[in-house]
Amino acid sequence: MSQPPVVIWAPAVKRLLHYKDLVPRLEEVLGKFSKRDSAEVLQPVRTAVPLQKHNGFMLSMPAYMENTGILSTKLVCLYKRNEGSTLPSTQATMLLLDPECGNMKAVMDGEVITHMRTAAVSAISAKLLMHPEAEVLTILGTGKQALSHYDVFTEMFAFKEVRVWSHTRQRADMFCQHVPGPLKAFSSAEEAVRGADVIVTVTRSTEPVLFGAWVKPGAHVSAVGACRPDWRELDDALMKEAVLYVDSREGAMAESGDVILSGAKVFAELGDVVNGAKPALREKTTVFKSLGMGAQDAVSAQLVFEQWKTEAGQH
Ligand SMILES: NC(=O)C1=CN([C@@H]2O[C@H](COP(=O)(O)OP(=O)(O)OC[C@H]3O[C@@H](n4cnc5c(N)ncnc54)[C@H](O)[C@@H]3O)[C@@H](O)[C@H]2O)C=CC1
Ligand SMILES: O=C(O)C1=NCCCC1
Repeated sequence: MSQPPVVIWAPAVKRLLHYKDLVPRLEEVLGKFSKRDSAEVLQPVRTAVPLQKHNGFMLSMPAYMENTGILSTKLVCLYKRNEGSTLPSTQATMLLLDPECGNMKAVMDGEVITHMRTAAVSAISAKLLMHPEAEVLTILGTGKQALSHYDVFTEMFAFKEVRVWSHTRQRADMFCQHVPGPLKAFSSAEEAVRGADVIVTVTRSTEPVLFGAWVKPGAHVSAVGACRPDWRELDDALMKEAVLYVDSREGAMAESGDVILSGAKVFAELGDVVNGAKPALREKTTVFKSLGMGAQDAVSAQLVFEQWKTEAGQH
Protein backbone atom coordinates (compact mmCIF):
# COMPACT_ATOMS: atom_id res chain seq x y z
CA MET A 1 0.00 0.00 0.00
CA SER A 2 1.40 3.40 -0.93
CA GLN A 3 1.86 6.26 1.51
CA PRO A 4 -0.87 8.90 1.49
CA PRO A 5 0.12 12.07 -0.40
CA VAL A 6 1.53 15.00 1.49
CA VAL A 7 -0.65 18.08 1.39
CA ILE A 8 1.17 21.37 0.79
CA TRP A 9 -1.15 24.32 0.97
CA ALA A 10 -0.75 27.94 -0.13
CA PRO A 11 1.17 29.39 2.86
CA ALA A 12 3.76 26.60 2.61
CA VAL A 13 4.05 26.94 -1.18
CA LYS A 14 4.63 30.68 -0.69
CA ARG A 15 7.33 30.00 1.87
CA LEU A 16 9.07 27.33 -0.22
CA LEU A 17 8.98 28.85 -3.72
CA HIS A 18 11.41 31.63 -4.64
CA TYR A 19 11.91 33.31 -8.00
CA LYS A 20 15.68 32.85 -7.83
CA ASP A 21 15.19 29.04 -7.87
CA LEU A 22 12.09 29.00 -10.06
CA VAL A 23 13.31 31.13 -12.98
CA PRO A 24 16.22 28.84 -14.00
CA ARG A 25 13.98 25.74 -13.78
CA LEU A 26 11.38 27.37 -16.01
CA GLU A 27 13.96 28.55 -18.52
CA GLU A 28 15.34 25.01 -18.68
CA VAL A 29 11.90 23.43 -19.21
CA LEU A 30 10.95 25.94 -21.92
CA GLY A 31 14.09 24.92 -23.80
CA LYS A 32 13.41 21.22 -23.31
CA PHE A 33 9.81 21.58 -24.45
CA SER A 34 10.81 23.33 -27.67
CA LYS A 35 13.10 20.44 -28.63
CA ARG A 36 9.98 18.22 -28.91
CA ASP A 37 11.88 15.30 -27.38
CA SER A 38 9.16 13.20 -25.76
CA ALA A 39 11.57 11.78 -23.17
CA GLU A 40 12.23 15.33 -21.98
CA VAL A 41 8.70 16.76 -22.00
CA LEU A 42 5.42 15.15 -22.95
CA GLN A 43 2.64 17.70 -22.76
CA PRO A 44 -0.64 17.42 -24.64
CA VAL A 45 -2.64 20.57 -25.36
CA ARG A 46 -4.78 21.05 -22.25
CA THR A 47 -8.46 20.19 -22.24
CA ALA A 48 -11.05 22.82 -21.34
CA VAL A 49 -14.40 21.74 -19.92
CA PRO A 50 -16.97 24.57 -20.11
CA LEU A 51 -18.89 25.17 -16.86
CA GLN A 52 -21.67 26.95 -18.68
CA LYS A 53 -24.01 27.37 -15.72
CA HIS A 54 -21.24 29.11 -13.76
CA ASN A 55 -19.67 31.07 -16.62
CA GLY A 56 -16.35 29.29 -16.31
CA PHE A 57 -13.97 26.59 -17.54
CA MET A 58 -12.05 23.76 -15.93
CA LEU A 59 -8.66 23.24 -17.57
CA SER A 60 -6.76 19.99 -17.13
CA MET A 61 -2.99 20.37 -17.64
CA PRO A 62 -0.98 17.11 -17.51
CA ALA A 63 2.76 16.83 -18.15
CA TYR A 64 5.27 13.99 -18.01
CA MET A 65 9.03 14.42 -17.97
CA GLU A 66 10.47 10.92 -18.32
CA ASN A 67 14.15 11.86 -18.03
CA THR A 68 13.63 13.72 -14.77
CA GLY A 69 10.86 11.45 -13.43
CA ILE A 70 8.24 14.17 -13.02
CA LEU A 71 4.56 13.40 -13.57
CA SER A 72 1.89 15.93 -12.69
CA THR A 73 -1.36 17.52 -13.60
CA LYS A 74 -2.93 20.81 -12.66
CA LEU A 75 -6.67 21.35 -12.47
CA VAL A 76 -7.52 24.99 -12.82
CA CYS A 77 -10.96 26.60 -12.92
CA LEU A 78 -11.37 30.09 -14.29
CA TYR A 79 -14.51 32.19 -14.22
CA LYS A 80 -15.73 35.27 -16.01
CA ARG A 81 -16.78 36.95 -12.78
CA ASN A 82 -18.72 40.16 -12.71
CA GLU A 83 -16.72 43.07 -11.35
CA GLY A 84 -17.38 43.34 -7.63
CA SER A 85 -17.82 39.56 -7.16
CA THR A 86 -15.97 38.37 -4.08
CA LEU A 87 -15.49 34.86 -5.51
CA PRO A 88 -12.00 34.17 -6.95
CA SER A 89 -11.59 34.24 -10.74
CA THR A 90 -9.04 31.39 -10.74
CA GLN A 91 -8.70 28.32 -8.48
CA ALA A 92 -6.04 25.66 -8.99
CA THR A 93 -4.81 22.38 -7.51
CA MET A 94 -1.57 20.55 -8.39
CA LEU A 95 -1.21 16.78 -8.23
CA LEU A 96 2.34 15.37 -8.25
CA LEU A 97 2.60 11.61 -8.94
CA ASP A 98 5.24 8.91 -8.96
CA PRO A 99 5.50 7.87 -12.63
CA GLU A 100 6.74 4.37 -11.75
CA CYS A 101 3.76 3.29 -9.63
CA GLY A 102 1.20 5.97 -10.33
CA ASN A 103 0.68 6.85 -6.68
CA MET A 104 0.10 10.43 -5.64
CA LYS A 105 3.13 11.96 -3.91
CA ALA A 106 1.69 15.38 -3.17
CA VAL A 107 -1.44 17.46 -3.46
CA MET A 108 -0.59 21.14 -3.56
CA ASP A 109 -2.22 24.48 -3.79
CA GLY A 110 -1.93 25.46 -7.45
CA GLU A 111 -2.76 29.12 -7.18
CA VAL A 112 0.53 30.39 -5.82
CA ILE A 113 2.31 28.17 -8.37
CA THR A 114 0.14 29.64 -11.15
CA HIS A 115 0.77 33.23 -10.05
CA MET A 116 4.52 32.76 -9.66
CA ARG A 117 5.34 30.56 -12.64
CA THR A 118 3.31 32.71 -15.04
CA ALA A 119 5.02 35.88 -13.85
CA ALA A 120 8.43 34.20 -13.93
CA VAL A 121 7.90 33.07 -17.54
CA SER A 122 6.91 36.65 -18.49
CA ALA A 123 10.09 37.86 -16.81
CA ILE A 124 12.08 35.34 -18.86
CA SER A 125 10.43 36.72 -22.01
CA ALA A 126 11.45 40.24 -20.97
CA LYS A 127 14.98 39.13 -20.13
CA LEU A 128 15.32 37.64 -23.61
CA LEU A 129 13.33 40.12 -25.70
CA MET A 130 13.23 43.60 -24.15
CA HIS A 131 15.59 46.34 -25.23
CA PRO A 132 18.74 46.22 -23.03
CA GLU A 133 18.16 49.84 -22.00
CA ALA A 134 14.50 49.41 -21.07
CA GLU A 135 13.51 51.90 -18.36
CA VAL A 136 9.72 52.01 -18.13
CA LEU A 137 7.45 49.09 -17.22
CA THR A 138 3.64 49.31 -17.54
CA ILE A 139 1.26 46.77 -16.03
CA LEU A 140 -2.32 46.70 -17.37
CA GLY A 141 -4.49 45.01 -14.73
CA THR A 142 -4.37 44.98 -10.95
CA GLY A 143 -5.30 41.41 -9.95
CA LYS A 144 -3.28 38.45 -8.70
CA GLN A 145 -1.12 38.21 -11.81
CA ALA A 146 -0.44 41.93 -11.73
CA LEU A 147 0.97 41.52 -8.24
CA SER A 148 3.18 38.52 -9.05
CA HIS A 149 4.40 40.25 -12.22
CA TYR A 150 5.22 43.39 -10.22
CA ASP A 151 7.15 41.26 -7.70
CA VAL A 152 9.32 39.34 -10.15
CA PHE A 153 9.89 42.20 -12.61
CA THR A 154 11.08 44.52 -9.86
CA GLU A 155 13.20 41.72 -8.34
CA MET A 156 14.90 40.86 -11.65
CA PHE A 157 15.20 44.27 -13.36
CA ALA A 158 15.95 47.86 -12.37
CA PHE A 159 13.21 49.85 -14.11
CA LYS A 160 13.37 53.60 -13.53
CA GLU A 161 9.59 53.88 -13.63
CA VAL A 162 6.76 51.41 -13.05
CA ARG A 163 3.19 52.29 -14.08
CA VAL A 164 -0.11 50.58 -13.47
CA TRP A 165 -3.54 50.93 -15.05
CA SER A 166 -6.84 49.36 -14.13
CA HIS A 167 -10.22 49.97 -15.70
CA THR A 168 -11.19 51.82 -12.55
CA ARG A 169 -8.82 54.41 -11.09
CA GLN A 170 -9.74 53.24 -7.57
CA ARG A 171 -8.31 49.76 -8.28
CA ALA A 172 -5.08 51.23 -9.61
CA ASP A 173 -4.74 53.41 -6.48
CA MET A 174 -5.45 50.42 -4.20
CA PHE A 175 -2.84 48.36 -6.03
CA CYS A 176 -0.25 51.09 -5.46
CA GLN A 177 -0.98 51.01 -1.72
CA HIS A 178 -0.32 47.25 -1.61
CA VAL A 179 3.11 47.13 -3.23
CA PRO A 180 6.34 48.11 -1.53
CA GLY A 181 8.05 50.18 -4.22
CA PRO A 182 7.24 53.38 -6.13
CA LEU A 183 4.50 52.97 -8.68
CA LYS A 184 2.41 55.45 -10.72
CA ALA A 185 -1.33 54.84 -11.12
CA PHE A 186 -2.99 55.87 -14.41
CA SER A 187 -6.65 56.44 -15.29
CA SER A 188 -5.99 56.03 -19.01
CA ALA A 189 -4.46 52.87 -20.50
CA GLU A 190 -3.15 54.89 -23.41
CA GLU A 191 -1.27 57.30 -21.14
CA ALA A 192 0.13 54.40 -19.12
CA VAL A 193 1.37 52.68 -22.26
CA ARG A 194 2.79 55.55 -24.34
CA GLY A 195 6.57 55.60 -24.00
CA ALA A 196 6.75 52.30 -22.05
CA ASP A 197 9.54 49.88 -22.93
CA VAL A 198 7.91 46.80 -21.44
CA ILE A 199 4.14 46.26 -21.18
CA VAL A 200 2.48 43.43 -19.29
CA THR A 201 -1.22 42.72 -19.94
CA VAL A 202 -2.82 40.77 -17.09
CA THR A 203 -6.52 41.50 -17.37
CA ARG A 204 -9.67 39.41 -17.59
CA SER A 205 -10.83 41.47 -20.54
CA THR A 206 -12.23 39.64 -23.56
CA GLU A 207 -11.79 42.72 -25.80
CA PRO A 208 -8.51 44.50 -26.66
CA VAL A 209 -7.11 46.71 -23.90
CA LEU A 210 -3.77 47.34 -25.65
CA PHE A 211 -3.60 48.96 -29.09
CA GLY A 212 -0.66 48.95 -31.48
CA ALA A 213 -1.00 52.68 -32.10
CA TRP A 214 0.03 53.37 -28.48
CA VAL A 215 3.03 51.03 -28.36
CA LYS A 216 6.51 52.50 -28.74
CA PRO A 217 8.44 50.84 -31.60
CA GLY A 218 10.88 48.33 -30.11
CA ALA A 219 8.81 47.76 -26.96
CA HIS A 220 8.27 44.29 -25.52
CA VAL A 221 4.77 43.10 -24.61
CA SER A 222 4.07 40.14 -22.39
CA ALA A 223 0.40 39.25 -22.95
CA VAL A 224 -0.95 36.96 -20.25
CA GLY A 225 -4.76 37.22 -20.28
CA ALA A 226 -7.22 36.22 -23.07
CA CYS A 227 -6.74 32.46 -22.96
CA ARG A 228 -9.76 31.42 -25.00
CA PRO A 229 -9.98 31.34 -28.81
CA ASP A 230 -12.56 34.16 -28.91
CA TRP A 231 -11.01 36.41 -26.24
CA ARG A 232 -8.67 39.31 -26.95
CA GLU A 233 -6.34 41.63 -25.03
CA LEU A 234 -4.35 43.01 -27.98
CA ASP A 235 -5.64 44.54 -31.20
CA ASP A 236 -4.91 43.34 -34.74
CA ALA A 237 -2.54 46.24 -35.44
CA LEU A 238 -0.22 45.21 -32.60
CA MET A 239 -0.46 41.50 -33.42
CA LYS A 240 0.47 42.13 -37.06
CA GLU A 241 3.18 44.71 -36.38
CA ALA A 242 5.05 42.80 -33.68
CA VAL A 243 7.31 39.78 -33.90
CA LEU A 244 5.31 37.06 -32.16
CA TYR A 245 6.77 34.65 -29.62
CA VAL A 246 4.67 32.07 -27.73
CA ASP A 247 5.21 29.47 -25.02
CA SER A 248 3.74 26.63 -27.10
CA ARG A 249 2.80 26.84 -30.79
CA GLU A 250 0.13 24.16 -30.37
CA GLY A 251 -1.33 25.95 -27.34
CA ALA A 252 -1.38 29.32 -29.08
CA MET A 253 -3.02 27.96 -32.22
CA ALA A 254 -5.69 26.16 -30.18
CA GLU A 255 -6.45 28.77 -27.51
CA SER A 256 -5.26 32.29 -28.20
CA GLY A 257 -7.89 34.65 -29.63
CA ASP A 258 -5.16 37.24 -30.14
CA VAL A 259 -3.23 34.82 -32.38
CA ILE A 260 -6.11 32.99 -34.09
CA LEU A 261 -8.36 35.97 -34.83
CA SER A 262 -5.60 38.35 -35.93
CA GLY A 263 -4.04 35.77 -38.23
CA ALA A 264 -0.58 36.76 -36.88
CA LYS A 265 2.19 34.28 -37.57
CA VAL A 266 4.19 32.77 -34.71
CA PHE A 267 7.87 33.57 -35.17
CA ALA A 268 9.23 31.34 -32.39
CA GLU A 269 8.62 29.71 -29.06
CA LEU A 270 10.43 31.20 -26.09
CA GLY A 271 12.18 27.83 -25.76
CA ASP A 272 13.59 28.21 -29.29
CA VAL A 273 15.29 31.42 -28.12
CA VAL A 274 16.55 29.71 -24.95
CA ASN A 275 18.00 26.95 -27.17
CA GLY A 276 19.58 29.44 -29.58
CA ALA A 277 17.49 27.96 -32.40
CA LYS A 278 15.70 31.29 -33.10
CA PRO A 279 16.95 34.85 -32.54
CA ALA A 280 15.75 37.29 -29.89
CA LEU A 281 14.80 40.33 -31.99
CA ARG A 282 15.27 42.91 -29.21
CA GLU A 283 15.34 45.90 -31.55
CA LYS A 284 11.87 45.08 -32.91
CA THR A 285 8.48 45.37 -31.25
CA THR A 286 7.92 41.93 -29.73
CA VAL A 287 4.87 40.21 -28.25
CA PHE A 288 5.19 37.16 -26.03
CA LYS A 289 1.77 35.51 -25.96
CA SER A 290 1.60 33.43 -22.78
CA LEU A 291 -1.06 30.74 -22.38
CA GLY A 292 0.57 28.67 -19.63
CA MET A 293 1.92 25.12 -19.87
CA GLY A 294 1.57 21.95 -17.77
CA ALA A 295 5.35 21.49 -17.94
CA GLN A 296 5.85 24.88 -16.21
CA ASP A 297 3.57 23.69 -13.41
CA ALA A 298 5.34 20.31 -13.26
CA VAL A 299 8.81 21.76 -12.59
CA SER A 300 7.37 24.31 -10.15
CA ALA A 301 5.57 21.60 -8.16
CA GLN A 302 8.69 19.42 -8.18
CA LEU A 303 10.69 22.34 -6.79
CA VAL A 304 8.13 22.89 -4.02
CA PHE A 305 8.22 19.16 -3.20
CA GLU A 306 12.03 19.09 -3.06
CA GLN A 307 12.07 22.13 -0.76
CA TRP A 308 9.34 20.58 1.40
CA LYS A 309 11.40 17.37 1.78
CA THR A 310 14.52 19.37 2.70
CA GLU A 311 12.55 21.33 5.30
CA ALA A 312 10.90 18.15 6.68
CA GLY A 313 14.35 16.48 6.93
CA GLN A 314 15.59 19.32 9.10
CA HIS A 315 12.99 18.68 11.81
N1 LIG B 1 -0.99 32.84 -19.37
C1 LIG B 1 -1.09 32.19 -18.24
O1 LIG B 1 -0.32 31.28 -17.96
C2 LIG B 1 -2.13 32.58 -17.25
C3 LIG B 1 -3.07 33.52 -17.57
N2 LIG B 1 -3.99 33.93 -16.66
C4 LIG B 1 -4.91 34.97 -17.07
O2 LIG B 1 -4.38 36.22 -16.62
C5 LIG B 1 -5.44 37.15 -16.42
C6 LIG B 1 -5.31 37.76 -15.02
O3 LIG B 1 -5.47 36.74 -14.05
P1 LIG B 1 -5.60 37.11 -12.49
O4 LIG B 1 -4.71 38.24 -12.17
O5 LIG B 1 -5.47 35.84 -11.75
O6 LIG B 1 -7.11 37.61 -12.43
P2 LIG B 1 -7.75 38.63 -11.37
O7 LIG B 1 -9.21 38.37 -11.42
O8 LIG B 1 -7.04 38.55 -10.09
O9 LIG B 1 -7.44 40.05 -12.03
C7 LIG B 1 -8.00 40.42 -13.25
C8 LIG B 1 -7.77 41.90 -13.53
O10 LIG B 1 -8.45 42.22 -14.76
C9 LIG B 1 -9.27 43.37 -14.55
N3 LIG B 1 -10.38 43.33 -15.49
C10 LIG B 1 -11.48 42.56 -15.44
N4 LIG B 1 -12.27 42.81 -16.50
C11 LIG B 1 -11.63 43.75 -17.24
C12 LIG B 1 -11.93 44.42 -18.45
N5 LIG B 1 -13.04 44.16 -19.12
N6 LIG B 1 -11.04 45.33 -18.92
C13 LIG B 1 -9.90 45.59 -18.26
N7 LIG B 1 -9.56 44.98 -17.10
C14 LIG B 1 -10.41 44.07 -16.60
C15 LIG B 1 -9.66 43.30 -13.07
O11 LIG B 1 -10.05 44.56 -12.57
C16 LIG B 1 -8.34 42.83 -12.47
O12 LIG B 1 -7.46 43.92 -12.34
C17 LIG B 1 -6.72 36.37 -16.63
O13 LIG B 1 -7.17 36.59 -17.94
C18 LIG B 1 -6.29 34.93 -16.47
O14 LIG B 1 -7.13 34.02 -17.15
C19 LIG B 1 -4.00 33.44 -15.38
C20 LIG B 1 -3.11 32.47 -15.03
C21 LIG B 1 -2.11 31.95 -15.92
O1 LIG C 1 -1.84 28.16 -17.38
C1 LIG C 1 -2.69 28.39 -16.51
O2 LIG C 1 -2.59 27.97 -15.37
C2 LIG C 1 -3.85 29.22 -16.87
N1 LIG C 1 -3.89 29.68 -18.05
C3 LIG C 1 -4.95 30.45 -18.58
C4 LIG C 1 -5.89 30.95 -17.56
C5 LIG C 1 -6.07 30.12 -16.37
C6 LIG C 1 -4.84 29.51 -15.85
